[in-house]
Amino acid sequence: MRRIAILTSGGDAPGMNAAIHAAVLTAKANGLQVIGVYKGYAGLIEGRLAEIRSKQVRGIVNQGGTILKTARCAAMKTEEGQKQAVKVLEAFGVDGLIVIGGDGSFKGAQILSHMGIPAIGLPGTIDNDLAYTEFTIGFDTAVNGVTDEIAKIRETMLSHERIGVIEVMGNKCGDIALHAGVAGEAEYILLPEVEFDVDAICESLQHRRIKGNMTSIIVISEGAGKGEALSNYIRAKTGFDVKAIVLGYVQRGGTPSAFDRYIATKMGTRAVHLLMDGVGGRVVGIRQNQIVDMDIDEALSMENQFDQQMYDEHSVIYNY
Ligand SMILES: Nc1ncnc2c1ncn2[C@@H]1O[C@H](COP(=O)(O)OP(=O)(O)OP(=O)(O)O)[C@@H](O)[C@H]1O
Ligand SMILES: O=P(O)(O)OC[C@H]1O[C@](O)(CO)[C@@H](O)[C@@H]1O
Ligand SMILES: [Mg+2]
Repeated sequence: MRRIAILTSGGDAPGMNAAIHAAVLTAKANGLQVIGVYKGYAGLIEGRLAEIRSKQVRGIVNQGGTILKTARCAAMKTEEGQKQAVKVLEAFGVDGLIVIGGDGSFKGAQILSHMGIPAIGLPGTIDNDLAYTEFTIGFDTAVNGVTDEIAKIRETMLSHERIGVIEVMGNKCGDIALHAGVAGEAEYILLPEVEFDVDAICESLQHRRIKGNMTSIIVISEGAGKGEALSNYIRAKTGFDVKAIVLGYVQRGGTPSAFDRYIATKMGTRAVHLLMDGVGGRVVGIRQNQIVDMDIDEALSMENQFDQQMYDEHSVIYNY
């Protein structure tokens, strides 16, 4: 192993830079050359590769986003694009590749591994939708950000006696909604993992009003439906003043939490050690507070679990 490459792919996630920082400096400390691939698989296919120098990664641990840029790249899903990606890696003499991204990015890494490129996946996504790891890099920061936004929105909703419907990200995974909803004392949390009855929620809102609770916060995960549509339905059914808020990209940007920086650093270091040991086709994660690595095929075949117990306990407390 002489030369490794690193890319970030899919939605950016706070902490990606900390993973890049750790991987680059660990590789350099062990005498490896490091190539940065700019703009994910799109940049890989187009040959946007350049050596990363240590000074480029100093001071980036506290920065959100990714210094390597990122992309969603349709060409990587085609055989032609995948062959071109391998060609570029071979032309640049890359002996191992670190892919920092989410479930989609990992599928690209899996294919490259099967095509003979030793690839290691690091879970960089705010969605927390990878089953093999308890936490993905960026999730903690996103949850903290959403929790803060819920508190701000509650203040104005309370002042106006309104119902706030807050739509959050997560793709098909409700983890951001569940964690931030619980932390932010949202009265209702709607997730793609659990069916819900909107009419029952309207009744429950009416009941809360009778008891004097004029304001409620509903957190809805994007995978469970659109905040605007839900808001319109509740307004029409109850006559209450309901406002929809789509939090959007504020959830992806921002200073990474210390937790995200810490796990990203440990994961970035593990990725380099795996490649130095001649190991590819694996993903790195965290389970029971330990950094673990696992076969990429096995990891991607696992079904994502969600915290049903927490959801049930929350719905009992708030009675919906
Ligand atoms: N089946 C696949 N085969 C090859 N490459 C894929 C596949 N699925 C996704 N990719 C590549 O990975 C990129 C990122 O995937 P995706 O858009 O799903 O984001 P992600 O990595 O899951 O991150 P996030 O969900 O946090 O935005 C895709 O644009 C594509 O280039
Ligand atoms: O608009 P974009 O950049 O494609 O990203 C949207 C998607 O990416 C994610 O934010 C994850 O990065 C999902 O939660 C969301 O569905
Ligand atoms: Mg994804």
